[in-house]
Amino acid sequence: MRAGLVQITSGDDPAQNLPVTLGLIRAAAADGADIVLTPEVTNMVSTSRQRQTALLHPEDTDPSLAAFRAEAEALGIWLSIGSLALKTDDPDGRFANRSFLIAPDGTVVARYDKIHMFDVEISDTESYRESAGYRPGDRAVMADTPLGRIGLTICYDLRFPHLYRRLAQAGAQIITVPSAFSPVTGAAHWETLLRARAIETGCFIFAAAQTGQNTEARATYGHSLAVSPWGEVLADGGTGPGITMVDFDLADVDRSRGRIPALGHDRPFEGP
Ligand SMILES: O=C(O)CNC(=O)[C@H](CS)NC(=O)CCC(=O)C(=O)O
Repeated sequence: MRAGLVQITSGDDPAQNLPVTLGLIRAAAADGADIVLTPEVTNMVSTSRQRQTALLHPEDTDPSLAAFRAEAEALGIWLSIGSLALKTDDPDGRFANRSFLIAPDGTVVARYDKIHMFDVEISDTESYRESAGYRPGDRAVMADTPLGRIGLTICYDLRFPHLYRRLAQAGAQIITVPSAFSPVTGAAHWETLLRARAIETGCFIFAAAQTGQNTEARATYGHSLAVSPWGEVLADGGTGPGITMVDFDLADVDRSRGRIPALGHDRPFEGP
């Protein structure tokens, strides 16, 4: 099985981001990908609520989602659209940060709203308040596909290991972590956290990432990563835009869990 990770620098104009993303999806398909994965907020990276309100759509009329569904069907591949920013019926006007798994016939087989919101102050000059603009989800999602059972997560979710354990114990063999990581925390934590989640769960981890200077106010870390269930980095997308291909064998999931069966060794305990 072959996966293609799409690494892009989405800006604040969805109409410009779409053709760039489609071009890389086609390149990965031409290179034999069975599944192509894109980063968090593939359609639009923006820090302006006003601009998002002007340019974003609800799921049922979103032109990016329609184009990705048509492209999956035209190419006959699986598509993991890491996430799209979408309008919702939220009374406070917050958007959804929603991941989609699209089958080769163009149908959406799974959708997941990011649960954990990135509300942090990294330094005096760098802070994020994702929950002001986005409405968090409240359910974990896994999909059974011919490529394996795929658990869906997004970016900051990566720091909540119980979500990953739950997905793995529910049968996930692959977990997606589409991201738009900050450059500072990316350098400090990205690879370590992804490898830890892979080792803890015995799952393949596929993490397509935003990279570079997305807008004047926002930059991202890049380094799209594919990690084996044993914790090896199989592929690293570096810092430029492009595709990173990785071949994987689902049998490695059982091989890894056979060597370290920790996933089945949970025990109840008390305190603190
Ligand atoms: O803002 C948007 O449009 C979409 N959301 C994001 O890009 C989010 C919130 S700012 N980014 C992250 O979760 C990065 C997490 C991270 O960097 C870490 O955990 O260290």
